[in-house]
Amino acid sequence: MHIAIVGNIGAGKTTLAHKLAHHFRWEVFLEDVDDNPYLKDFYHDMPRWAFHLQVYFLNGRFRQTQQIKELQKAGRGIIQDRTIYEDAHIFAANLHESGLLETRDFNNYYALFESMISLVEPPDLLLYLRADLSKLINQIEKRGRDYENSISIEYLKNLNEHYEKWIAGYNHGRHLIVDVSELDYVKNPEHLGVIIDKINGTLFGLF
Ligand SMILES: Nc1ncnc2c1ncn2[C@@H]1O[C@H](COP(=O)(O)OP(=O)(O)O)[C@@H](O)[C@H]1O
Ligand SMILES: Nc1ncnc2c1ncn2[C@H]1C[C@H](O)[C@@H](COP(=O)(O)O)O1
Repeated sequence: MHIAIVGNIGAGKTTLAHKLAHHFRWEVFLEDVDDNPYLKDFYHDMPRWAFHLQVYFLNGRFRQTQQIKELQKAGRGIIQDRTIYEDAHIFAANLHESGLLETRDFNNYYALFESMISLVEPPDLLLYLRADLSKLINQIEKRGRDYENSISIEYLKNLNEHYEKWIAGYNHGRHLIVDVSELDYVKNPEHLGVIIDKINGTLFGLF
């Protein structure tokens, strides 16, 4: 079983991934953020580093999908924090549309993505954490990564719009949308229970 958690920056993916992995006793696959050699520079100068960052994320995410495939073959359960789909359909697409990633670079990147995607198996369940802008801003501040101070409301808003468009057309399998704007599964175990019930209902026909 493979559940992938998707959602905007600060939506609560990593926090939920840990909680679900603990609950189901499954393996958790996180993003490479702290060791990412481009992320800090990208936030200082997006046009300069957008292409480098996208190729870095794409490669990391692709390698992760191959590791997940192997673990699944071995019968292990997996919770994945963010997917390769989001890199291309949300982040790269948004950078291109915002004029921060040149068309020739986007086309080059997208051709690479298309070559890879045929080897990627979609998750058994894709869980989209929808969050309003105030929730995202609040949680990005709470997390306190200094280089994320420069993230603008406009950037988050554009990403949210891309997420909504993308999830409406998602056709790779089962998916669930959970609005986490009013949920606090850090402090409130009942809120976590609501999400777990929805997952059990969708995956195992329980509840
Ligand atoms: N539903 C929630 N309610 C309250 N705080 C949350 C919630 N989800 C995450 N947080 C907090 O918000 C911050 C960002 O969460 P994180 O899981 O890192 O988001 P993401 O991985 O989506 O970027 C963390 O400090 C986390 O403890
Ligand atoms: N593909 C990406 N392009 C640009 N930025 C990205 C991409 N994937 C992740 N990020 C950024 C957003 C955050 O600053 C960090 C970690 O993501 P998070 O949603 O906080 O887990 O990386």
